[in-house]
Amino acid sequence: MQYPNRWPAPAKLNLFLHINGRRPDGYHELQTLFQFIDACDYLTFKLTDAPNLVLHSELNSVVDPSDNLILKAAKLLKQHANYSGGAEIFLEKNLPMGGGIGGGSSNAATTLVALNALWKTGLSVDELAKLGVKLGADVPVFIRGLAAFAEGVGEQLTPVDLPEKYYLVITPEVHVSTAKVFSHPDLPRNTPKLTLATLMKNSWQNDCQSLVAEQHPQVAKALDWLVEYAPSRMTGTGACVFGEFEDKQQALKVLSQLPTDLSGFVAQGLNQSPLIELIAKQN
Ligand SMILES: C[C@](O)(CO)[C@H](O)COP(=O)(O)OP(=O)(O)OC[C@H]1O[C@@H](n2ccc(N)nc2=O)[C@H](O)[C@@H]1O
Ligand SMILES: Nc1ncnc2c1ncn2[C@@H]1O[C@H](COP(=O)(O)OP(=O)(O)OP(=O)(O)O)[C@@H](O)[C@H]1O
Repeated sequence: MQYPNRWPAPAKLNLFLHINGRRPDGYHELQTLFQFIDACDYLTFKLTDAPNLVLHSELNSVVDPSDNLILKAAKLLKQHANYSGGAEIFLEKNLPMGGGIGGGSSNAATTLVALNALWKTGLSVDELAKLGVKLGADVPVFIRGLAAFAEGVGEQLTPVDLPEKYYLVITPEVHVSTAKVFSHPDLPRNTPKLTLATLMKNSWQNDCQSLVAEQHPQVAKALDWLVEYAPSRMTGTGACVFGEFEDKQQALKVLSQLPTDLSGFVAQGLNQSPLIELIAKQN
């Protein structure tokens, strides 16, 4: 089978994020709507007979390679499948980190999907998703590659077909810790669970947004500015915020008016991730 050289790891947006409660293990019950966007990191894999797993990335100076979700994912698959060889992995990092657009989780998912194909370890998508959730609550949706309504801690996924709108994503230069947001005493945790049909009709909100905007003035500033142009919210636990547009030109026009102390990009919503499209083409 002819696999590509570069494997995409797309970002996601949480179009809404409701927190319904806290479990005894500290994790939160939530309801959220995931859609991918066509902004991606890219990974390249070189297979080796030697068992070592090596990551080449500018990120190595910021994140210790042993903490990098890419190497954690590769190690997990290698151990699970009892694979004898190794890999050199090259990462092109384009996505902002700690922004709530899931770059790390997506990198982990792409590593699992790509190495499972290249190493011919033969795990099913269900098995890969089960491995992936050990690395993070957001990893399974990237492995399955379909826009989805998520429940539980984010791992119970129902695929959904959504309008593939354009988003202006603002990337405030702050790193928000997901663990800190979820452990904050003032985080609202009591949004009632609703059916998907009801949620689709209601207006969409992010239950982490007020807390994160209070703590990070740049997030508040980005939201205050963007909401004048389009329906806007935060994604995940922040710091990125996004405005929805029907029309790409309109989104680009607003981007061109962004105050100089803010930065961002325009991307299109995708119901199927570029990673899964690529796998489907091979089969
Ligand atoms: C907020 C979201 O981004 C929405 O997509 C995700 O639920 C977070 O997913 P993630 O980054 O893959 O999260 P993980 O790496 O599993 O967890 C990071 C931290 O967030 C908290 N966490 C995460 C998911 C969840 N349902 N409840 C939680 O309380 C936990 O304290 C955990 O220590
Ligand atoms: N390959 C990776 N890419 C980015 N971050 C990584 C990676 N591996 C480990 N990390 C760690 O994970 C942290 C969060 O990264 P990430 O970019 O996934 O945040 P996020 O977009 O807020 O994620 P989420 O929406 O899933 O909470 C980083 O600050 C970094 O320390």
